Amino acid sequence: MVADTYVKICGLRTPEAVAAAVDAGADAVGFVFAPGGPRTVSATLARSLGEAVPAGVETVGVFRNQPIGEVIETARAAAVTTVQLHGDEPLADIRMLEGAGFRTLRAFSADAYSALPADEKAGWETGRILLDAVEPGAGVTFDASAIQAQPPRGFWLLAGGLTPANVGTLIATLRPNGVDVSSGVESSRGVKDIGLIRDFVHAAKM
Ligand SMILES: O=C(O)c1ccccc1N[C@@H]1O[C@H](COP(=O)(O)O)[C@@H](O)[C@H]1O
Repeated sequence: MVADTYVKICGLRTPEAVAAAVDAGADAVGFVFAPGGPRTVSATLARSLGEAVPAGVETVGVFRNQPIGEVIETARAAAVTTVQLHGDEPLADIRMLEGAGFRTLRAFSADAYSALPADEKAGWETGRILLDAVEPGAGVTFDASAIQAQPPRGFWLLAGGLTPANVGTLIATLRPNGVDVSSGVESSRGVKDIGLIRDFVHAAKM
């Protein structure tokens, strides 16, 4: 296993789930602001959930193809430390977010990332990236052979169909800096399971 794996638990909607993630040792908790999903929360709810999160743990707002002005306004209202862009957003949006004082994560489908020209990859790899399945938050794994052959050069997170049962093996095989999970710590879509959250963080940090 890889020591000090960064762990983000995403799609949190209750104080109990946030406390479980923090108590288990997660490095980040995620709140989904991309509209229309089972995990979508308001900035007001995220702000109140985030008040119980200690300073060393990142609070991440997740957005997908929303106008950058709206992203910044929502992230400020929610008082998150970090913005995750999970759509087709340009590098300029990452730069704007950095200028506004946020840490960032930019998500790609693993296939799309592997197909990027080297100079584009180099631009994204100056920041933190996240490699996921094509449909985010669906609990689906993907063929990671291209990533295994040519992993990103900077800090990167693995997501997509991770569970307490498979995360240890995937960390050992692909050696990401961290992992991000939503579906794999739920009892049903959008409903977090406290025991699975604990099991996932422990398995990822073993
Ligand atoms: O979880 C969502 O509903 C979501 C919606 C829009 C963009 C991203 C979303 N979640 C991200 O998906 C992965 C987790 O995937 P999985 O459910 O574990 O397979 C993670 O990066 C979330 O931030």
